[in-house]
Parts: sequence; structure tokens; C-alpha cells
Amino acid sequence: MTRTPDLDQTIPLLAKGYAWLPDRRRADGGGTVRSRLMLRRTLGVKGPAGAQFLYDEDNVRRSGALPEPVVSTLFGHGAVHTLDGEAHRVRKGMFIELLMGPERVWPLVGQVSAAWDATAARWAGRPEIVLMDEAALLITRGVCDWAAVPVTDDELPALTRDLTVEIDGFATGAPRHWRARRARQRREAWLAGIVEEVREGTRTVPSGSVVDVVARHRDSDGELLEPRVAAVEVLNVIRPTVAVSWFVGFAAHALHTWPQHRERLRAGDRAFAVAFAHEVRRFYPFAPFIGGRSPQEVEFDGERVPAGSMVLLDLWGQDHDAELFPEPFEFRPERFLDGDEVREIGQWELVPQGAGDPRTGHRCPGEDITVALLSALALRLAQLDYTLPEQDLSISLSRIPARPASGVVLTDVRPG
Ligand code: HEM
Repeated sequence: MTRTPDLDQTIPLLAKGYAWLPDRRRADGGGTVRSRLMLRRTLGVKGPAGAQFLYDEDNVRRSGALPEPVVSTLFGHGAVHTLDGEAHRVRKGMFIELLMGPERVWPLVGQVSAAWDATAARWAGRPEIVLMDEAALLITRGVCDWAAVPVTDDELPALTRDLTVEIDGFATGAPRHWRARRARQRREAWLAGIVEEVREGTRTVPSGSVVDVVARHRDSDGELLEPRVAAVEVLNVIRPTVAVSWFVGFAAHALHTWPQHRERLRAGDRAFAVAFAHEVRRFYPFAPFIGGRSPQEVEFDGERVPAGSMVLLDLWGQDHDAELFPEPFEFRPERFLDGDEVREIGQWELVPQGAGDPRTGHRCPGEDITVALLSALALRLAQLDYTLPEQDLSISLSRIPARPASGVVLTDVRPG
């Protein structure tokens, strides 16, 4: 492969965002990328072979690998994202119990759909709404009710703001990063107090709810989680659920740009709604890449990877790989259909939320929830009548996380 000079790429990454790794790949001849980030040797991989390499703990570990600014805003110190081996397996088991399976997913979809219906009934009386803000509010309402996180209607806007700020501020040095750190500290302290009350018996929550299960979970050492770490993990359920509001904004952008898809959603075609949700997750930029550090010298694609190197899997690049997704820059939900059914998707193929098996590796355990919520809300969105007034709907690839600039303003909103 051709080599571009080995200068540190942290600033170009922050400037180019999602385009950084694909650009480096083009410059290096199209395959594996060798680079340097935060002064550390870095290998950028993609494709099923790259993903399988990264998810093998002999090659890549997470502990101590994630940058401090990301941990202090997005994930939290002590989070499941930062664990390896047995400690990860046991903690991950808690998330699998809480998040996977229809008996967990459907009650949450029911709560959020009810919150959408109650909120949408009020949109008709307003001159305009910002869809992403409204979606964040109503998802926060639904997920907190489902998770047994106590929040009154008066407290809801401030909590929603803190959760969206945590999502928005992890990959920038701008003021939104410092707001994200403060929001995390505030919400960890609040939730740690709730966990302590549950343990002391001064607060009761439904058995089996998120707060209950996290408060009582024992880690691989047999110990309860530190209250602050328990708070981190409750946040690791409610915050990414609220992040689905980004995908709701992208879904509205897609319906505006390719209005031919509205009809099947309007008609309530559920298989198409799931395919549409997959295509929104594939097409639009959200999580740019994931990564970890090699614990020993290893080799990938003929490249020597010295111990301590960073290895990144280019999620955005893989989801736009023409070998996996022909004509990748066309928005085509049908690529996920086989006749009238949703087709099987390979474990290493579509990777907006990671790859492999969520039970054994770090793949997102909230993917079923994301697809179920997004498809339910896309159906509801398509069934609304509204106008998109003149606004800036551009999505800058240099901003991580990306979003339609206006947040998607709707006017004349009426139930369809
Ligand atoms: C907005 C949609 C979402 C996106 C784009 C997303 C993306 C991701 C990505 C890229 C990872 C890292 C995978 C890896 O490192 O291998 C991840 C992990 C994780 N996600 Fe999600 N996620 C979303 C929704 C959710 C939801 C709804 C939940 C919970 C209700 C959730 C909970 C988690 C947890 C707990 C992890 C850590 C897993 C581990 O380290 O083992 N996510 N997610």
C-alpha cells in the first residue's frame, strides 16, 4: 500500500469527521489504513475480516483504550464499554437481560409510542415544532417510565437536555464538550443517590426494572456496583435510547428527500418500516468508528500491529462499502427486504451499532430496541401531515455526531 506521511492525525480527524478514515483509505490505496492518533500508532480496518479481527480479544482490548474525553461525556468511567474478559461478560449479561428479547423491547416501544401520541396531539396547536427536540423529549418520557427512573413532567426538559448534551459533546473541543461533562456529573450524582435509596429500601421500584436490576447487579468479583458506576450504567440505557431521536431526524430527512417511501409507511407496512429503519441506520452518519488497543504484537492484512497500537473499525466506511451494499450512496430500504419479509442480515455485515454477537462481544445490546423504536416512530411520522418550511437541512460530515442542521422544523402539523 502507498503510505501517507506518519504525522499525528488527531486534528485532521476532528476537522474532517466521518470522512477522515475513508479519505485516508483512498490516499493509502483502498485497504487497511496505517496512521497515528493522539500520538499512538493506529490501524484503521473495515469489512467483515477487519471486524472479526477487532472483536477478537487476543487482538484488541477496550480497557484503557477509549479517549478520556469520550469516557467523561458519552460512556462514563467504569462503563461496560471499557471492560474486557470475564468482567465484561458478567456486566454485559446484565444488559442482555435488560434490553434483549421481545418481552423487554415491546413494553418500551409501547411507552414511547404512547408518549409520541400524547405529544403529537399537542403539535397541531403550535406554529412550529423542532422534530428532533420533540422526539428527544418524548423518548426520554417513555424510557424513564419503562426503566423506573423517577422524573416529573416539570423535570423532563432539563433531563432531556442533559442526555442530548452528553450525546452531542464527546467529539469536540467546543463549549458543547464542557457542557457534556457537567451534564454527566450532574446526572451521575442524581442517579447514584437513587440507586442508594433503592438499596437502603427508602425507595421502591418495580422488580425487574432497569433501576432495580442495576442496583442489585453483582459484578464478576461478587460485589455490588459502586453507586456511581451503577448510575453510569443506568445512563448507558436511557442516554442511547434518547439518541434514537437523531435517527428520527434522519428519518424525516429521508422522507423529505425520497418521498416515494412515505406511502408504504403510511399504509402501516411493518416489514417495510423495519427495512426503512435499517436503511436509515446504514445510510446516515452517526457512530463513526469503534476501537481498542492491541495487548500484544499482532498482524492484520500483512501489517504488523505493535503492542499498544490503536485499532479502529470504520463503521461509516463499512456501511458504505459497495461490495457489501451495492450503490451505497442510494437510499434504498428494499435492500433489506426479501420479498415482503425483512431479510437475514449477517453478524459482520451492517455495523452502525457494532458487529458480531452482542452476547459475547461489545456489539450494542440496544440494537433491537433501536430498530423497533425507529420503525414504530417512522410509521407515526409518515402518518402525520406537515409542512417543511425553508430551513437548513444540510448534514455536515465534519460534525460528530452529525445531524440535520435545523433539527428538522415542521409547521402545520396535523394528524394524518
Ligand atoms: C441511537 C442508536 C444507537 C447507536 C448508533 C448505538 C451505537 C453503539 C455502538 C457503535 C456501540 C459500540 C459497539 C462496540 O464497541 O463494539 C454501542 C454499544 C453499546 N450500546 Fe448502543 N447504540 C444505539 C442505541 C443503544 C440503545 C437504545 C441502548 C440501550 C437501550 C444502547 C446501549 C449500548 C451499550 C450498553 C453498549 C456497550 C456494549 C458493550 O460494550 O458491550 N445502545 N452502541
